[in-house]
Amino acid sequence: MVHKIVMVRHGESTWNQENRFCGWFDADLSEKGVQEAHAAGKALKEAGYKFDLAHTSVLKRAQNTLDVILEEIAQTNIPVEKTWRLNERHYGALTGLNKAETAAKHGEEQVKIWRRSFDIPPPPMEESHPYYKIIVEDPRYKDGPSIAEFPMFESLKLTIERTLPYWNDVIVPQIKQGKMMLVAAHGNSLRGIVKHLDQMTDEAIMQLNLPTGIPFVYELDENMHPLKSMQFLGDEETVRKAMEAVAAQGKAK
Ligand SMILES: O=C(OP(=O)(O)O)[C@H](O)COP(=O)(O)O
Repeated sequence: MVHKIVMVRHGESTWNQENRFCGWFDADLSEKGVQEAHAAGKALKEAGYKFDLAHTSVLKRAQNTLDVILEEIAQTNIPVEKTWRLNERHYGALTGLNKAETAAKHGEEQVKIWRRSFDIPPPPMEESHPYYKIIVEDPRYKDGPSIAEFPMFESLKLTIERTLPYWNDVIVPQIKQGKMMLVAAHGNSLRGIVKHLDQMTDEAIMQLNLPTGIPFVYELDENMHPLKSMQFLGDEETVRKAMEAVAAQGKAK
């Protein structure tokens, strides 16, 4: 039996627009991001997708993208499960900084390592960081992560370690029950899932930049091995340019 799952990185956020490292900061969608979410919904509608349920993070840029998509496809009444395990990777001390300014200060190579290396994390978010309290004391985290597992920084490796239990224990059993689902999440939490599904090497995943607001489909066999990987619902040229633009965010101006 062939299973299908659709994933989407949220539409552009205000902090994507300002080219700032966002991580666990709860940025809104920009106007362009809302438009991207509408376009994603229209593409899914045109392709005839019907979902049984959806998963998203506890961050509003992912949730609002999902809401707009579900409105576009007139499926607002499906169950939506929200979890911090699908949150963006925690960008530590980099949270809030402009990527181009950070590249000018520390070098583009260092910024690429912070953004895309598999296991080198950004510097930790100290208690004195302007967004520390806003994130740590946010009531949305009262049921988890616990203080002990609350991240102060995450590499992609650490992100995968907290995302995969949700993938394996919640999403995979639902896929195997034949549920059709949509996952609306983030650039790096989704890169983690993609790395896992496609068994990409630590080097190969460095080159993958996910565009905002363009849904992609996986077809999986009963062992969750991809029969078709990452089929974007968008034309190739648009997707390629959007991926290149994400990669270029780390260049010094
Ligand atoms: O919060 C972020 O990701 P998101 O916009 O997918 O939630 C990051 O700032 C993305 O940055 P990156 O592409 O430099 O890893």
